[in-house]
Amino acid sequence: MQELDTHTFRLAVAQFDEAAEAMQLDPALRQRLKLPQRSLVVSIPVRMDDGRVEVFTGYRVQHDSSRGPCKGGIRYHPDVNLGEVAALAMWMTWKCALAGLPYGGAKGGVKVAPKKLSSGELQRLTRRYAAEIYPLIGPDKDVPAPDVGTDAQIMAWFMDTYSQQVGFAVPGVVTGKPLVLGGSLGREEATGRGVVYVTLEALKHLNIPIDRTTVAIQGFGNVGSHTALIMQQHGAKVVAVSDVSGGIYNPKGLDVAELVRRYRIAGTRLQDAKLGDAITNEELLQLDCTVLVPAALSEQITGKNAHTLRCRVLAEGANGPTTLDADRILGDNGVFIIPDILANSGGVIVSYFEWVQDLQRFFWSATDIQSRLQSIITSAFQRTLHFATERRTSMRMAALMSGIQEVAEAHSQRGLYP
Ligand SMILES: NC(=O)C1=CN([C@@H]2O[C@H](COP(=O)(O)OP(=O)(O)OC[C@H]3O[C@@H](n4cnc5c(N)ncnc54)[C@H](O)[C@@H]3O)[C@@H](O)[C@H]2O)C=CC1
Ligand SMILES: O=C(O)CCC(=O)C(=O)O
Repeated sequence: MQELDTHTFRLAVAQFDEAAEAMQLDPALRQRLKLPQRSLVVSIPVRMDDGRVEVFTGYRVQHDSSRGPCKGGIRYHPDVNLGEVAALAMWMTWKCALAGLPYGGAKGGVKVAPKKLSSGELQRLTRRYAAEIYPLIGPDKDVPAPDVGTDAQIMAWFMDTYSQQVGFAVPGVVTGKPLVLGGSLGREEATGRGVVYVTLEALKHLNIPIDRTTVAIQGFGNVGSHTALIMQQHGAKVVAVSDVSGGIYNPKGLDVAELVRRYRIAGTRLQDAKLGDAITNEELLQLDCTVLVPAALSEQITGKNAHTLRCRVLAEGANGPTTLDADRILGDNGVFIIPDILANSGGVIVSYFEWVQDLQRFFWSATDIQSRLQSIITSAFQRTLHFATERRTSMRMAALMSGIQEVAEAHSQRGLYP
């Protein structure tokens, strides 16, 4: 399929191929899992505030549903395309399987710059997108959630549109909703919290004390800002953060809570917050630090810049931030990689908790959620580390092979190719 042939999709397939080859995966299953199970492309006409109608393109891709309903976020970004959404959907399949969640993988997206739209335009766009992908979604079929450029408000509009179609409130159709609509305590910060839990495990494994740990974070949205806050709460020193327009650096440690107040709440630019010196995103990646957390877009660490990284641990908050040639360079340089499908799985793990709570109409405490998240993600980390050590492979290949093995087993038990 030519439309799928983008660099992000090629990265996801190349990772899959390397893992499938090492596992000697059944050739028919290998062919099947290289492509999505279903892809829907939709046109989204939106009445803009100036009276014009603009037509946006949206996608929902389901990569594999052998283990349960599909699950995965919705991205609003001007570079969204079918190949990227398909790659993200494939990574969701392995991520859910690795964490042992009863889900398949999916992802959605709309090619749009959300910050350029008014709140009314964003609501109309979201409602029309939800209506167009309605045939694919539902609590037993496919359950979206937030990703880049989307948030709890967008999930609320999405849930409302779906509920209007069926005639009653269906909280379980999306996760990452506001609490009042059946959202879960702890979902907002779950991905960042999960990044911190697996990083703590990696530091323990490497014998690095948390109070001697410095952290640099690329991306200061949902994942990046919560990772920064929770890292600091655990005693690490966060020395640099960035967003699309650049970053700030303070070797003594940033006051993250104050930064969040000025940046996320008051809307001050990072560089204008006066809490550190301005640096570029490229400089941030090259900082001498214990832990580097890419928490923005994919393919930020490539064959071109991997040799300049000076971190000891790379904790991938973003999906697909590292290319395969970069992986090899980082491996040779002794960087311990916590791969995306493990490092950022805290989001979908707490989304799973939200869905379960919605289906049961019974809600859990924040303490329950944190301890269950920590238990699931820590055990996934330890299993991956054990697999990597035993099979003498990288953490990325260990995570992929474990996830793919679960999916292969589901296909085999279901007898999908009689
Ligand atoms: N939100 C979630 O629960 C989950 C998100 N992820 C992944 O984490 C990453 C970030 O997602 P969110 O924080 O939700 O998105 P977000 O939209 O809240 O934040 C994205 C951040 O990245 C920054 N950014 C964008 N382009 C950049 C660039 N070229 N260089 C540096 N910074 C850049 C933006 O300015 C913003 O600070 C994505 O890769 C996403 O797929 C993964 C698992 C769950
Ligand atoms: O919370 C979810 O269901 C999915 C989050 C997501 O899109 C991701 O893990 O990349």
